[in-house]
Amino acid sequence: MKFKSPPVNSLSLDFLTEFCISLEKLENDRACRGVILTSAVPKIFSSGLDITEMCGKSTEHYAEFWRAVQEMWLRLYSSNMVTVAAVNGSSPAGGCLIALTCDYRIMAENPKFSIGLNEAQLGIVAPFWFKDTFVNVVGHRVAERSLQLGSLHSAPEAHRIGLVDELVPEEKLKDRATAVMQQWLALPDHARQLTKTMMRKAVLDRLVAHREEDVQNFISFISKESIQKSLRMYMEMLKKKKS
Ligand SMILES: CCCCC/C=C\C/C=C\CC/C=C/CC(=O)SCCNC(=O)CCNC(=O)[C@H](O)C(C)(C)COP(=O)(O)OP(=O)(O)OC[C@H]1O[C@@H](n2cnc3c(N)ncnc32)[C@H](O)[C@@H]1OP(=O)(O)O
Repeated sequence: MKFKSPPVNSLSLDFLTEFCISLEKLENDRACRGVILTSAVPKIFSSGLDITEMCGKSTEHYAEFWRAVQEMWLRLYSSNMVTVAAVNGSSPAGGCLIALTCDYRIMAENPKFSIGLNEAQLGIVAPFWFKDTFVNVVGHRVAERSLQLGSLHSAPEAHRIGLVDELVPEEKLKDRATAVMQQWLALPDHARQLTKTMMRKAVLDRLVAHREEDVQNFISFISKESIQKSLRMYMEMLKKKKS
C-alpha cells in the first residue's frame, strides 16, 4: 500500500478513512496474507496527523477525527496480515505510530530522514496507546526519554535504539521489504496470528475498553486555548521555515 497524499502524506480524516477501507478490503481478501506500507511521496513517509484537523474546528469534528485515528490504529495493530513498514522518508508523530504499529520496520539509511513521537515538541501529549505501542517496540526507558523530549531520531539513531529493525540503502528498500515479507509468510498463518494476538491483546483491549473516554480526553485537551495557540504557532513555524 503506497501513501500518496502530497505534499507530506498528512493523516487527514479523508486519508484515515481511505486507509481503513483499503486495509479492510485486504484483510477480507483471503489471497492477501501481508501488506507492505510505504510512501509514493519523495522523502516523506508520513508527516503525522494533519494538524489542520486539530485547529479551530468544532467538538463534533474533533470527535470524528479522533475516532478515525483510533480506528486506523486498532485495525492495523490487530491485523491478521503480516505488516511491514518500508519507511522511505521522514516519519514524525502519527507517521511514526503507523510504522510502530506494523510487525517489522525497515528504513532507508538516509541520515536526513527522521522518525519519532515528537508530540511534546508541539506542546501536545502522545495518548496512552501511542505510548504503549512505542514501549512494546523500544522498551520503557528509551520510550520514556524519547517521549518526554519529543525526540525525532535520525535513521541511524532510530536503528540504534530499536525503533526500526534495519536500515538499507534507499534503492534496496523495496526488495528487502519483499524478502522480509517472504520470510514472515513462510510460517503457518494460524501460529503467527495467535502469537501476535497474545503479544498485543492487552494494549488493544485497553483502548477498546476506554475508547469513548479517550475521545473525550482528546476533545477537552485539544480544545484548550493554550493548546490551540501552540498548534497555530507550530504551523506558522513550519510555514516560515520555507521563506
Ligand atoms: C494527560 C492528558 C493527556 C490527554 C491526551 C489526550 C489526547 C492526546 C491529545 C493530542 C494528541 C494528538 C496527537 C498528534 C500526533 C501527530 O501526529 S501531530 C503532527 C506532528 N507532525 C509533525 O510535527 C510534522 C510537521 N511537519 C514537518 O516536520 C515537515 O513538514 C516534514 C514532514 C519533515 C516535511 O518537511 P518539508 O520541508 O518537506 O515540507 P514542509 O515543512 O514545507 O511542509 C509542506 C506543507 O505541508 C504542511 N504540513 C507539514 N506537516 C503537516 C501536518 N502534520 N499537518 C498539516 N500540514 C502539514 C506544511 O505546513 C507545508 O504547508 P504549506 O506551507 O502550506 O505548503
